[in-house]
Amino acid sequence: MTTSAQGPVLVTGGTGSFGSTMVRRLLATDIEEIRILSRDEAKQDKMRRELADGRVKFHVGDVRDSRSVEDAVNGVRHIFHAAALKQVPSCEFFPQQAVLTNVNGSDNVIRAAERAGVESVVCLSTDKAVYPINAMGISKAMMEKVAQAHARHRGDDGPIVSITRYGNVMYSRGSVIPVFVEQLRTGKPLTVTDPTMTRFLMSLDESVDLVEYAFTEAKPGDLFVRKAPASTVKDLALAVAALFGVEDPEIRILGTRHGEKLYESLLSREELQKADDHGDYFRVPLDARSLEYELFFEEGERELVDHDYTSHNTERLDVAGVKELLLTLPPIQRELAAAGRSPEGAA
Ligand SMILES: O=c1ccn([C@@H]2O[C@H](COP(=O)(O)OP(=O)(O)O[C@H]3O[C@H](CO)[C@@H](O)[C@H](O)[C@H]3O)[C@@H](O)[C@H]2O)c(=O)[nH]1
Repeated sequence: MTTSAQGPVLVTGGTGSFGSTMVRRLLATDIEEIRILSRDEAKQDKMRRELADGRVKFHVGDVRDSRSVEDAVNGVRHIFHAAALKQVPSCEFFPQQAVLTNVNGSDNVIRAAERAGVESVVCLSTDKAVYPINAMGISKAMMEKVAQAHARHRGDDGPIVSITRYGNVMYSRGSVIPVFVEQLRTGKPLTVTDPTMTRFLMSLDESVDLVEYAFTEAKPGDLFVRKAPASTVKDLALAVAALFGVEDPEIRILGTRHGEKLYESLLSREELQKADDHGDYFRVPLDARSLEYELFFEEGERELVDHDYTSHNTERLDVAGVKELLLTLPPIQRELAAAGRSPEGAA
């Protein structure tokens, strides 16, 4: 991470799963100050005690409230904007709340960054923003549009505003893997929505890597995704069960929940068409044209792309592959140790 030499950094939503991992990584450098803007004073207090590091300054506030954003932004050089409403079902029931936090809140953060002369803002988005069908994804898609519009208007004069999109973070709070682990621990059947549903699988560290990559590589308005493998939910359930020594688990089929898709897309085919392949990452440059389309034409031709980049067509892991991946995750290693299973035995 090269942030260290470059002055104070703000992480919005800094007490969440991503935010706190990012903060810990930044603290491992010689960074001078990290500010956290978040709503939950109890989470801040817990984190303050855990970190016990005077370089971290906590701001209680809300991205919806532009004054609290301005106070937190004043004097920082870089922003990682992770604050969001991200639960699919709750946003389905309260979509207006998703608009206030994910769309208006992001606009507040970027505007404050522009006014305060901040150098870069990395905005975190999700695969659910691609061809969105649920309120969470729609609000994140709008956040992306707001970020790109700011980048287009300000060009090289404003902060470098960029976007990262990632898929499911394995073992994140409230996600399916901890649910399966708890069901196995208590001897309950595993609840599977649709056995054929697929999801990209990414670790928390890989999501932080992606954001760091955007931070170091972005030009205004760029969008980055990290390539990732995927599995079906059924194989994920079987892999978690096998790790805990259950070879033929009882599975209860729940059916698709509110706003869920059969598969997720990290890039639409239109984005894939103009994406640059950076090895582990794709970069999609901003469409910086104005509305005077006749002023623009492309020289040379790119190969026509006829597919999206989805959890159905990316590298597919089978049960053995998912098990191997899960074994690399520290929370799974801890769960196995607590259950008295060695990683070798579980594999
Ligand atoms: O009891 C359950 C719960 C979930 N699932 C399935 O497991 C997969 C993953 O579900 P979950 O871990 O709840 O993640 P998603 O609903 O895909 O959404 C998560 O991943 C997004 C990124 O794609 C984040 O933005 C969201 O906050 C986060 O909830 C999905 O196919 C679900 O249908 C089950 O089979 N059984």
